[in-house]
Amino acid sequence: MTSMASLLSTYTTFTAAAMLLRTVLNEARSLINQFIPQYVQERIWSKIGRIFGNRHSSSHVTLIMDEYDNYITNQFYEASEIYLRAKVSPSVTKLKVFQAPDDKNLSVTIKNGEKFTEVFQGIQLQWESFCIEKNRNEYYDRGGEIKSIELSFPRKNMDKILSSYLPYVLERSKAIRKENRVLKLHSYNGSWESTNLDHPSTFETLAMDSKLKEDLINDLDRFVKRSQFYRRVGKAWKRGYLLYGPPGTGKSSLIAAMANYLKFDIYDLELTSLHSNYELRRLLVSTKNQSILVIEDIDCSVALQDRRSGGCGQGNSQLTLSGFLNFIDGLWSSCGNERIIVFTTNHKDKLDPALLRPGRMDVHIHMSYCNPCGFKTLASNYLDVSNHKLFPEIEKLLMEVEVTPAEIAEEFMKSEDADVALEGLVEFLRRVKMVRNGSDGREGKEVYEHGKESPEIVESEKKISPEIVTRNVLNLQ
Ligand SMILES: Nc1ncnc2c1ncn2[C@@H]1O[C@H](COP(=O)(O)OP(=O)(O)OP(=O)(O)O)[C@@H](O)[C@H]1O
Ligand SMILES: [Mg+2]
Repeated sequence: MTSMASLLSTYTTFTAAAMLLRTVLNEARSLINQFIPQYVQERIWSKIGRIFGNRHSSSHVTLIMDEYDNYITNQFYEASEIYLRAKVSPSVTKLKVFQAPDDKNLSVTIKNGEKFTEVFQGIQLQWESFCIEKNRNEYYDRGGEIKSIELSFPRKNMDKILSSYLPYVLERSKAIRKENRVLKLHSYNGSWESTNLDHPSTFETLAMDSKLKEDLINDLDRFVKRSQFYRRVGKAWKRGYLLYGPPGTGKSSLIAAMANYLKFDIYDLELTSLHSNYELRRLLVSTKNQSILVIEDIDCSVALQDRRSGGCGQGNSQLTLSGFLNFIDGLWSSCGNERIIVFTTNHKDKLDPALLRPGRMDVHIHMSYCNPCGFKTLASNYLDVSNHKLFPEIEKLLMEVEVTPAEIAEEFMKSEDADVALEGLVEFLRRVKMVRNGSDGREGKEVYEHGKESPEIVESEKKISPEIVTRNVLNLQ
């Protein structure tokens, strides 16, 4: 009969042998990884797996995701890496922590050689990351590291992994990437120049009619979800917004809020800096998906309008309104996805009808003077008050005079003390009301600055912009 001691010693010998074998296998693996192409490796491992019954056995399948394949980035490697970054399981003992200079968030991911297990719909899965140091002039001449990630699971679950799990990993990684994305502001100056978009405006901080805000958010949500819809109906996946209203009502702030909400980059384009349709085509084609193309003060793109009406006669190379509009409707929009284009103007009535015709801009948003609802948003943001004894009076005054959110914000900046700031605002509103009531004889005229240097008075059925009126009053003093 076998004694306990001999059983133990047999077991110990067996364990030591198994450990030795594992070490040899690991060494062999690292050598193989260095010198043998991936597809050959797979065959070797499947053979070894069959012999030793490890996770490479025929009952399991391992999917190998290399970072590059012939210098082409493997998007699934990237997706898996991002997915794993968000995963920390009890089975992991070492984690890698990283924070890029621009990044707000820490990234924590499994370290090279670590395994991560998870269960998906009852299927046990194992992820493992590898990184092999390479010297230049070896098999690959890239030098540096070769990274890959492997995913192993029971062979019988192959269909489910391919049809459900991998798409799930892709979806998750897309969402994570979006959450952590550092937004860029690209400005055109012969070529696109980028800086980080660090604009604090969000839909929460934006003073805007609450129903309009809600409708706009729903519109954006619907837009980003509808890739299949756009494909089905044969429409380019893009959406155009025209924001119009007096200066200081939050048009630019709204664009920043949209970008922050969607996590889209902004491309800020000054049309007057362009010289030809060709240049326009080139710069538009070089913009990325999931972005907002912004053209501010479209009515001030005088050059564009002059050229259109004046017919400068330099053929297709000249930048024309029709060239521009063709781009919006045509080539550019069909080769990109998830594009938003925003025009802003202070004077909707001055826009070329071609820009306004139905179907050109999908949504027209009027950014208007501050109403009581917008005022409350600003009071809450700037002063952290949601109610105050002066609120009724201020709300009443706001129904009588037109002031921009920018002006109210400016008043609120004057004091951190809510009482003082709100009293200051009451004073300001009374002053504007007095001026509006005709003491300077300008009632019924709209006074706008068109361009910064040449103030211009435009007869219009609209009311006086109090911002300018106030400035005039101050100037007179
Ligand atoms: N609706 C708003 N909600 C919150 N803040 C606002 C709003 N409108 C204006 N502001 C404040 O006023 C400043 C100027 O506003 P903004 O640049 O967005 O106005 P605009 O409509 O783009 O003006 P312009 O027509 O001159 O370009 C903003 O930085 C912000 O502080
Ligand atoms: Mg603006």
